[in-house]
Amino acid sequence: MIRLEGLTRSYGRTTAVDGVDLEVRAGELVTLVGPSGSGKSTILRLIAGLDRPDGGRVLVDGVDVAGVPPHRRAVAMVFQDYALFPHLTVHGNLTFGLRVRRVRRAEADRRARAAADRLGIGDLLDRYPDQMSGGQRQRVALARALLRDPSVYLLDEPLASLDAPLRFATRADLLALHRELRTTTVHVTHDQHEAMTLGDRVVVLADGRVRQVGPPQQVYDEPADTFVAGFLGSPPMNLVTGGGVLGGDPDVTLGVRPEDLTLDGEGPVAATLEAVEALGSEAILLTRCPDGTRLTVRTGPRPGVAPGDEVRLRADRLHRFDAATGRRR
Ligand SMILES: Nc1ncnc2c1ncn2[C@@H]1O[C@H](COP(=O)(O)OP(=O)(O)OP(=O)(O)O)[C@@H](O)[C@H]1O
Repeated sequence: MIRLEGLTRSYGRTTAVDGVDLEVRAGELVTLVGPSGSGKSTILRLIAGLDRPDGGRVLVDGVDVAGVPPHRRAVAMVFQDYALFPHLTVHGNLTFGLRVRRVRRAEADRRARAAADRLGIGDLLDRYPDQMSGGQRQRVALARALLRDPSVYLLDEPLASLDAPLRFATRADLLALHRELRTTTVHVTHDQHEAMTLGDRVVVLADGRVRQVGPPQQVYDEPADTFVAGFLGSPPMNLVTGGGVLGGDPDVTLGVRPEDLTLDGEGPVAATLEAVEALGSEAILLTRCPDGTRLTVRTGPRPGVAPGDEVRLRADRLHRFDAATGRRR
């Protein structure tokens, strides 16, 4: 459906996108995730045609779209900041594009109402953007994208400005919408929960390059390198290089996820408990080993230990990386 081949874009001395190859299949929802500045938005803009690559190609349905202007690309982009017309009501915002495309008034009204109902904003059609909450505005922006009936959705952090409960609810709505419509979607986020829960596959980016592509659980279970290992997962994976407390050889970096470390009186790793973060449903233990290595442990709630306690730990699942290159072994 969408194929990126050696896609490259620089701004001055910054290489925002650096030789990205990626295939998004028809009907798939792919999340692009990575730290700030890793090139996520630039990739979306290049697909949408809002920016031009310095090198490489964007193919949609096998056709190079280099010469195709944004409004002819059959893509609908939704931005974090909604980009609604402030002087138009919800109804006006929803029907504007349809009217431009010469859809008749009654038909435009009908479609706008249907899209608004689907996103739960059917009773807000007469409101102006400044009379609505961020979540409501975001739904208007999504409804407007829906009305374009595109072959591809490009979503740039559409949930970033929502508070946590609303983000959770809207994420579920997005997922339901995608299940129903099966429109090919590229969803940019720096929120790893969003990336993990929404994506059929996740693409992890750093410095304009693809570090790993795969189904979320696979990327989590088998990170391709220490960057991905540290980026996906909260708290991040513990990484110990060169035969430290986790054992192993000097040329290996060993990793263990906090949930794979267990308090065990017989465990081989001795540590001092420095802090306990009780999060209600779970607890995070911050420990320090005699050699100074810090290990983060995830346990159930009420772990029954307190700061200052000497504990022993067992590592149940180790990841091995090359100490020099960081690549998974
Ligand atoms: N129009 C521009 N002019 C100059 N530099 C730019 C421009 N657009 C992006 N960049 C630079 O390119 C790099 C990638 O930016 P991009 O916005 O794609 O990253 P991102 O991963 O989407 O980041 P964020 O999560 O912060 O939105 C950054 O270093 C950014 O400063």
